[in-house]
Amino acid sequence: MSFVPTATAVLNYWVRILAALEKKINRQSYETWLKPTRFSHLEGKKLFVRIPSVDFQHVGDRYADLIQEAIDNLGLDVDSVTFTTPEQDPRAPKVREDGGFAPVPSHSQNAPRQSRMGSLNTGAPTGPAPEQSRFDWNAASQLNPRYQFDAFVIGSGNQFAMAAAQAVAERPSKAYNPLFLYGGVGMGKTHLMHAIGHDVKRRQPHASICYVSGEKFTNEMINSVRYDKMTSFRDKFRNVDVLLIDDIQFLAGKERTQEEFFHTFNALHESMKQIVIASDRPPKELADFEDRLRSRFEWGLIADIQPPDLETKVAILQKKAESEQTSLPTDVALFIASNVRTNVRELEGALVRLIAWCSMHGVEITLAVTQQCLKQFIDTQVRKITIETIQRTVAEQFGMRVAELKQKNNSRQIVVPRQIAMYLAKQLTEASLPEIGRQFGGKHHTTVMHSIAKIDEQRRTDKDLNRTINKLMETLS
Ligand SMILES: Nc1ncnc2c1ncn2[C@@H]1O[C@H](COP(=O)(O)OP(=O)(O)OP(=O)(O)O)[C@@H](O)[C@H]1O
Repeated sequence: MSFVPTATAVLNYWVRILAALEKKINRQSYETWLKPTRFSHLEGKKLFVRIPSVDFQHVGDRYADLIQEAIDNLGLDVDSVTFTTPEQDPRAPKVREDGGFAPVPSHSQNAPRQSRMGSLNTGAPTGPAPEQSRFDWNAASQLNPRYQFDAFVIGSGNQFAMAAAQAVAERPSKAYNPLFLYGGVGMGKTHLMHAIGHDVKRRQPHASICYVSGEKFTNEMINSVRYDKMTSFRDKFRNVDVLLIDDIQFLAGKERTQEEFFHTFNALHESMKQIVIASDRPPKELADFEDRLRSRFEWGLIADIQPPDLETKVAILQKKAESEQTSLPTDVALFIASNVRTNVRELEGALVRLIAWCSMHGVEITLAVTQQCLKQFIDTQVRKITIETIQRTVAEQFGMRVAELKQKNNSRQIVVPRQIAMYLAKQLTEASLPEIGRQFGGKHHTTVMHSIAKIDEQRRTDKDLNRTINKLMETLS
């Protein structure tokens, strides 16, 4: 008797392929191009995948080899993958208005596009070539349709950044220029930038929006120098209405790129075009950056994003579940939110895993199921954190050796990192005060207690210290 996969198993074909792709391609590309895709249906061995709009049709070609590799590795009985918009695919569920997929643009092409997957595909792709190449900067298609303002959950850590982003979207170049957003990994900087782009585009459909990462900007520049295309490179970046540049820290130490960006910045600023910059740290901490650039970053408004508190994490989970049309019991949301520390991306990862797992096993989402399904995920987080890891991470952050944290040296440069490391050991491990003392060169437990209390108090008033600790916690978790 031949094996007939169930609907759930089939649905998970694409989920499993995506999981494999996520490990292979950079996060930004994954989030932008692959995460918004969904399983549509299977016709024999033909897998149909739903994409939000025609702008995503190049996905099949761009990642053909990796998709093929994943299918082979997973042993799936699939010989082609076709990407379809809801409009092209009458079998796909309807577009929702509350997120999920963006409405299909009116210039939509009619035929679905088949991935050029290795030798498995016989004919040519069934759809026309995509209109946009991946180097088409001046296109709203660079924006992830899911990253909208109304999908962003506001909490105390991000309300300022959100308000600033909305003000900029309402009055580009007039509210704050540039807007400089900074915060730790997965805190929503990219989400807010894309939301600005969508909002400006909605208000001014003819506005040209350019979203680019610091890395892409650099690579484009290098290629343009190499192929003598600097004029078109400059035209591209200096003639937009809104420039959204992500991960600017990538330009650190790259003099030529910084110089080019300096001129781009000036050209845009002088012609009253909006610039939004995102970074993992504030301008003054951007090491290996020219002063003239750093100071320009401070011309407009600087807004930081702090990690979400428990309530915000629960709200984010519930909003995400809603957009997946899944109902998430509160005790489950609380369990996930309290076990995944700060990074919203990981929070989402846990939820996606839970939903996929429940659908695969055909069970309802309950607390017991969640504990079972996420056990390994959460254990790995906990297991990773030891006092040695904390010492290594703190020493690295402060540019010192681990041995120095354990020495009997009471100079300020050593005492503060040591107190921070002790504080983190208390927060992130199960170790007792005497145990922590032992691992820091035999300190008395009252010294440990005093250090922890001190940092606990200082971090409430000292914003920089608080940020350093959050950053360390993110790195560790
Ligand atoms: N407040 C929020 N509400 C809803 N979703 C959020 C929120 N904050 C972050 N997210 C989601 O978390 C994920 C990671 O966010 P994003 O990519 O914007 O982070 P980032 O700050 O740019 O991270 P990185 O520094 O790694 O580039 C995205 O899917 C985003 O939609």
